[in-house]
Amino acid sequence: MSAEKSKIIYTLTDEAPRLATYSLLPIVQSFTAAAGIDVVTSDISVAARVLAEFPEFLSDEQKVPATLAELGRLTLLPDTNIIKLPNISASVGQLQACIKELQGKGYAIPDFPEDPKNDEEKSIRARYSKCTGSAVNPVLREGNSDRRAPKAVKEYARKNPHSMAEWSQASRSHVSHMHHGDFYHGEKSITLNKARDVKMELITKSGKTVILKPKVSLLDREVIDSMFMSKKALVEFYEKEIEDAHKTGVMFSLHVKATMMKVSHPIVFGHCVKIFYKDAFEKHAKLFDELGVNVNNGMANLYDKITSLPQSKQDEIKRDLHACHEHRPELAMVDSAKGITNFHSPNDVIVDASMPAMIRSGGKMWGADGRLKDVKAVMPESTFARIYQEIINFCKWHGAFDPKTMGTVPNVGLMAQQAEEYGSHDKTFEIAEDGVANITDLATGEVLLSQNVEAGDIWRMCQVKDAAIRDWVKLAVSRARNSGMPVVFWLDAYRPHEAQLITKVKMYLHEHDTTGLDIQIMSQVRAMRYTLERVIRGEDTISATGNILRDYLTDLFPIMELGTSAKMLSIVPLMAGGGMYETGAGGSAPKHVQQLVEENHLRWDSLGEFLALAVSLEDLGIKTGNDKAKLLAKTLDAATGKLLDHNKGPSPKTGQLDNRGSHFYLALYWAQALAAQTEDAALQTQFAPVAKALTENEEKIVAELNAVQGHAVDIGGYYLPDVAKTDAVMRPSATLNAALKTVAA
Ligand SMILES: NC(=O)C1=CN([C@@H]2O[C@H](COP(=O)(O)OP(=O)(O)OC[C@H]3O[C@@H](n4cnc5c(N)ncnc54)[C@H](OP(=O)(O)O)[C@@H]3O)[C@@H](O)[C@H]2O)C=CC1
Ligand SMILES: O=C(O)CCC(=O)C(=O)O
Ligand SMILES: [Mg+2]
Repeated sequence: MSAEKSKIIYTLTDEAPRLATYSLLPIVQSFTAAAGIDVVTSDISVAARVLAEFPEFLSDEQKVPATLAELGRLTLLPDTNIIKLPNISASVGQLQACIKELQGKGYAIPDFPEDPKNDEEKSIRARYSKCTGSAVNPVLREGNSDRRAPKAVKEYARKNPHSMAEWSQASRSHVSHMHHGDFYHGEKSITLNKARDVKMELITKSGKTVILKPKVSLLDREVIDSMFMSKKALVEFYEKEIEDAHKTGVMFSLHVKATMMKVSHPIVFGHCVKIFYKDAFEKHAKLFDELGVNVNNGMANLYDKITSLPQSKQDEIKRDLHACHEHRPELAMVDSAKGITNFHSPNDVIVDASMPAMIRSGGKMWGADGRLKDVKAVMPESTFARIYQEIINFCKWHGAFDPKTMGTVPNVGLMAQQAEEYGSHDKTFEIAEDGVANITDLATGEVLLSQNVEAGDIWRMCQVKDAAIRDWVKLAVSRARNSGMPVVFWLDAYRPHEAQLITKVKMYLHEHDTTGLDIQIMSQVRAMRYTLERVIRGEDTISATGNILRDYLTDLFPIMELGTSAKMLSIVPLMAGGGMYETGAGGSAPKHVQQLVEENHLRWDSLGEFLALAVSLEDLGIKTGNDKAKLLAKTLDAATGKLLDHNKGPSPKTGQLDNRGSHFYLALYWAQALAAQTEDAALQTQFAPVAKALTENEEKIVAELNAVQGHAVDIGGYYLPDVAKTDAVMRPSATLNAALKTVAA
């Protein structure tokens, strides 16, 4: 590939990162052009994905290309270089809001059929389902995951420690999970001895055969699992835990991942809401049924549905719901000022972010009175819930972690090719009738895995490909070698799936020279304890984990160490040879959008984007022999370091430096570094004028950027903001905009 044709794909996503992109991308594009690199965009926002799904409803001018599918295809090519920002994994409620906004803007897309009545509605719903939940990441993640805090970032956190609330040994906070009947307890797992096509079928007690999934093509040596969550056991568990919280006077909170686990977790969430408000749900069962109330989408759905009823009936329902609170525990709040509880929407409390936030707050969450309180954190699936109990135990005993001295815990995660639970959505089913759930070889009729299930149980099949496991082990070894840190594989020999992985890990470790490396395998609970004992002694430990723990740990440790996972470097070396550079490990920060719209202050920290861009440029430089790209990467890293040293990250407070101001400083320091270097005279000449203009106008630019704050602004939409309006809001400094144009061609 010639230097002229070099391309980096920068994704356009949603919410805060999308807004930040309006300000950052013009800076990036003007700098990278100097090295012959085109930074092109790819819109994978919810709105773009919805529009791409329904071209026949749109005029020619309104049609948009299927960018996500195209990007997915590119991940399979060796030259691909993608910078992927976090995007919304939409709940049904968010999808409906997005549809409404698009319809209001003249896009005649169909309504979302909540309760599809005919084939056409069923097909529309199925198409919309492709846009809900975690629809983007699994398509793009054709590689395993390497997430870590770069040295400069860790040093910054040590020098500028974020606040950590104290832990008391008397804290009553704890984790509650199921002890039987959940996915962990009945799991079965095998490694295939040849490639096979299988089907997933239910043989009902009444003798019917229901094909749930007609065909899944499996590769030789692939690991597959069959597991189910018993509805009966789940409901009993909720009854017991709600009662326990009420009796012992501790606040109740539910932590699931309804975004990523888009089929199973909304169901798990819905059962909890129905048990909590059991009396009201029993009394109004028929009416709720007629109205199509579905609290798998949260209490917001119920409140929305009852608005069609006469006022007196609405009041009666609300009274009955309130009455339930008398014999129920206090509920943790998402927004106590607005009265929004943990049950409002299934994606308000997302376990990977919510549990670290709780642990950072000394094991507390917000109560209805706006106070922080101890809490029973309910996570029905026991498979990974135990790691949180272990860290809570540790904090009760040792106190809060100290960001000034604690070690770091990078992660190497098994993620490629839709590994494990995070790739199971199309193979997850709510069972309609009691029976036997089989995974059966299509050619031979041989039943590979079989489970006895009952109506209401959630049954799923997970897969992980041998090539993905082999690549994961290789990545762990190379990270151990390059960092000098020990690696712990968090694998539980008592769990059938992980027992299969242990065999493979041991086998693939033999393919590498591991002399002098410290590589161990431990169950999750032991691994957590071992890692934490090292963490408090300032020692570093790489966690090598499966896909869910990759997600959980890469929020948990960064939030303890750095105050946020936004400051992580997140690399996905694509198995086909390309690279995807994710930014941070956190979400799309809906609260930040609210602050921008109300006060014109964006507190999103784009550090993750800066870090990702530097590795993306470096990789491109190496692969295409483009020395200018390498120099851009080196100077960008220097600029990021300087930005941290000078504390030019965004402040959360309106009126102070925000995301836009932080981008200005990046541009200033980057231009100065390029103008000062002597490796490439042409680049030096090109950047001298912009470095001068930015340096001379520092005060003026910062004043222009801060002066606009404090008032509400209109960006013309939430899911599809107006480009011109948002551009004006996000680029308010005429002096900065003019200076950027001085990068000589
Ligand atoms: N890779 C991806 O595409 C990911 C997408 N998501 C999606 O994002 C949405 C929201 O997820 P949720 O888990 O609630 O997380 P949030 O986006 O709400 O993040 C949690 C909190 O972390 C802080 N934070 C995260 N990133 C930054 C940043 N760059 N700069 C400053 N602060 C930051 C903010 O704290 P504060 O409010 O105190 O400033 C924020 O409220 C969901 O739709 C989820 O699916 C989630 C994770 C990864
Ligand atoms: O895709 C998603 O919904 C979120 C992914 C996530 O949380 C992560 O990868 O850390
Ligand atoms: Mg996550």
